[in-house]
Amino acid sequence: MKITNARVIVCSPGRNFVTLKIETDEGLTGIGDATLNGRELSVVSYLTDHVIPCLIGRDAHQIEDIWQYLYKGAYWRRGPVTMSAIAAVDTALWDIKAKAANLPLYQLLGGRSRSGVMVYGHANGKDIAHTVDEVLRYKEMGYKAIRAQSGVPGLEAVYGVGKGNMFYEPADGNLPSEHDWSSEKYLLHAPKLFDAVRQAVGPDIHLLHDVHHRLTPIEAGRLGKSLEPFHLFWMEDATPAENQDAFRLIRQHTTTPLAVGEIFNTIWDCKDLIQNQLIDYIRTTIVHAGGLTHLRRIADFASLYQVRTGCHGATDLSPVCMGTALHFDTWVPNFGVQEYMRHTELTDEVFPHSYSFKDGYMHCGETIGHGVEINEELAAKYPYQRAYLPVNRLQHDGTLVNW
Ligand SMILES: O=C(O)C(=O)C[C@H](O)[C@H](O)CO
Ligand SMILES: [Mg+2]
Repeated sequence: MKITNARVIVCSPGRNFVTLKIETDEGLTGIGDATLNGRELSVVSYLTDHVIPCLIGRDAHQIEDIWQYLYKGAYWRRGPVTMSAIAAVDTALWDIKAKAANLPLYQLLGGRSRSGVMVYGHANGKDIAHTVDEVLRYKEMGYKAIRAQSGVPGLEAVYGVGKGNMFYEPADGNLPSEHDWSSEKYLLHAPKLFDAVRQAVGPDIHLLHDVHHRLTPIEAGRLGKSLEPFHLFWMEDATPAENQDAFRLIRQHTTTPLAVGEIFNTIWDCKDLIQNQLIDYIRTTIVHAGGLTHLRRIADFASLYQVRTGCHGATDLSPVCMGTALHFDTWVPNFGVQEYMRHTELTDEVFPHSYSFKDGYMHCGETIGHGVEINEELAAKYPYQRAYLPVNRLQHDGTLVNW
């Protein structure tokens, strides 16, 4: 089955999405997500100018060889732009292979390992009381795992605090907006938040929290220790992970489980973290970590060390990524949890899909392929709009720090 054509579709039904569509001489088509939030057009160019010309005429069934060709053949390896482009090709080819086999994608991976995929939702509040209300609302909706984030007294804008109720969307502005930060204020506030949330929600709900790369290792150790009484499912991105060894210091101070990896692109970014058992959950997902082919490799490696998966699932990952991740989650033996931020109704209309949510679990559906399509006519009505993620500055002197 030969690849005859491939093209990139960019649309912005409320936020930007980049989608690759691959066509074959047998009439089968597949799509893959290539969205890199705030840097979307770089992946569009990488695909259009450099990858697509190499795809035409290749056998669509040779997924592994095409992956190696794009990874090793470029000479310049790794990085979010390269790996998102490879992921889009890989996802579209798995979609095509599953369609050719007339099977839902998870069947090609080895079949079902669980009846449903436990997901965590986002409870965001402007203060503790508001966050507690939101956590209870998510519990009411059936969620078994809930991430709690709240505004911090004395800070103007904090990661995770939504503008609307269901849809947190940090990317905005024609230029990056600026947030302010104080680790001292945050470290005093976070234990109070989880004390209130745990008391309100009871012992059975899994609670999660995202630190969003903001603390030093020793501060992260302090936070993890102070959250131990509230037995979190995980503390995410407690410190930036370029220096993988930094997590050793956190581990020495706390038994709060650690999750990291949404900004990782390859197994090399998490190899030391995994083999030294410095983390408990690996958050890489389809679009930013080289597609299903590479994610599977990371998950298999992680399984040797009892590290479980917890795929990134923010709204900047398109429904194509979410649908494919749910097939992966349905199969992967060392599954932990899947993040699930709902897309808007308009996004769901542009990307009709077979996955669904019920009682805290997601189901990838039995549609052949990965089960997500794109309505190109509707997508064309929402052209690209430049948007940026915010930047973050220390409140007391304006020093630029991690957002
Ligand atoms: O969902 C999460 O855990 C995030 O940290 C979301 C990120 O801020 C978002 O994907 C950035 O594009
Ligand atoms: Mg995160």
